[in-house]
Amino acid sequence: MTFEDAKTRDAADSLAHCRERFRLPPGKIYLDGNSLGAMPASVPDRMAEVIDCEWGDDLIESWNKHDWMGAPERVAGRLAPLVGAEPDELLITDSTSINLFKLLGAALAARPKRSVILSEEGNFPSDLYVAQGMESFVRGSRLQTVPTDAIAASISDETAVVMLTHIDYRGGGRHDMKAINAAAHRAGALTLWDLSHSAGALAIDLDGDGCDLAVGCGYKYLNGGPGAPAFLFVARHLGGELSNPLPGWMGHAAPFAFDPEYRPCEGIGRFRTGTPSILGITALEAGLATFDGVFLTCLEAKSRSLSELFIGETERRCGGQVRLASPREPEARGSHVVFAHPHGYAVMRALIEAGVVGDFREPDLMRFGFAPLYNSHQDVWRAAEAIGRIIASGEWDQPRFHERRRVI
Ligand SMILES: Cc1ncc(COP(=O)(O)O)c(C=O)c1O
Ligand SMILES: Nc1c(O)cccc1C(=O)C[C@H](N)C(=O)O
Repeated sequence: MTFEDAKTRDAADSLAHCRERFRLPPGKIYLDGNSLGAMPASVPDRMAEVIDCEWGDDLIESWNKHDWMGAPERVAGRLAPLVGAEPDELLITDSTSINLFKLLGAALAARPKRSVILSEEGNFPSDLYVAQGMESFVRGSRLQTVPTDAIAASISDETAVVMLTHIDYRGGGRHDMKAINAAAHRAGALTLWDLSHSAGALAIDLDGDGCDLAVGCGYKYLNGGPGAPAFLFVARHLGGELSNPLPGWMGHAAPFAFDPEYRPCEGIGRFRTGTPSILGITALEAGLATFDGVFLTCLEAKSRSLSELFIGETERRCGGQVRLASPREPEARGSHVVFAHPHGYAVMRALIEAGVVGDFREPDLMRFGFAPLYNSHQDVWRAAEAIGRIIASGEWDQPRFHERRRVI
């Protein structure tokens, strides 16, 4: 494909107009939305308004006057169409890790005769850490990890909950949520999905696929900013069956009654614990607004078009010098693509210095995330050209590119 072909594709892109909703630094091709999404252009002014007017002028009254109190549910309503859920099944709160703890605890309590949290060996390590930590909170519970292809067969009458990440954080492999949900339900188990690498980039249908529970990051493809609040999902069909293992006053039926006895509020709000991060939720609300008018089918089609172009152009230029470490079939993949190179860290550092921003994951994986709202086919074409040039020239092999940094 020529660069002109890439321009033609951009001209026909139904999401091309969304790019202007973001501040994209000139000279950078930002392909790291699966770590930190780009900044929505509206964020500086919106944050200044909340800081200056709501905090600065209206102070404590803003909890009522600007409905800070209702922000976790209100902003969840903006997320609902992006993940195929009803607003009252979602809450913006805490972090992905904390929400994972809450929902794992709730799932174990809802299946008291079962003790196993079933997950896969290559799951995001922090998710496994949280599940391992659960073992000391829920007596007798245990984490069982199995190879990816053994998950369905490993679900048993001991399984309380199947905990999986929808899109693998390294290779980008995609689980069939509907099939795994069905297999879990046949065995009487619940499912808990981590959507951190799919929400905001793919067509997700939590209710349509029969999901029970889910969590996800606000700062990746949802463009909520560094450390943005996360979300949790509890399906309506679970009704009042589940309770929050980390109860706090903000999930109380009457938070300001300061009643010594805990009484959970009705609905999803019972999964609140402490005070919501209003500045964080403000930025996330601006991030979710960047999806206004966007159909999920168009989002996923754009993701697939960018990823396929990237794979084709990179392999055309690099040949056997890199190895595709993501599934080749687009339907088996999320919105990031990974290529392995023996010196992948140094190559990625050279790419970043050249303005192509991806990231690196051990042992040799160069990871490139495609954000359908703001990446273009021209971005992808240029990125592949830079990869080919840097690998062919050997310019990556300089001491500074081998030096490890804290965040890679
Ligand atoms: C799949 C997955 N789950 C969980 C997390 C952890 O999220 P947090 O550190 O925001 O709790 C991450 C990291 O971003 C992730 O990629
Ligand atoms: N989540 C991250 C963060 O908070 C700071 C820096 C980087 C990241 C990440 O990209 C981690 C991410 N979960 C991953 O897939 O590696």
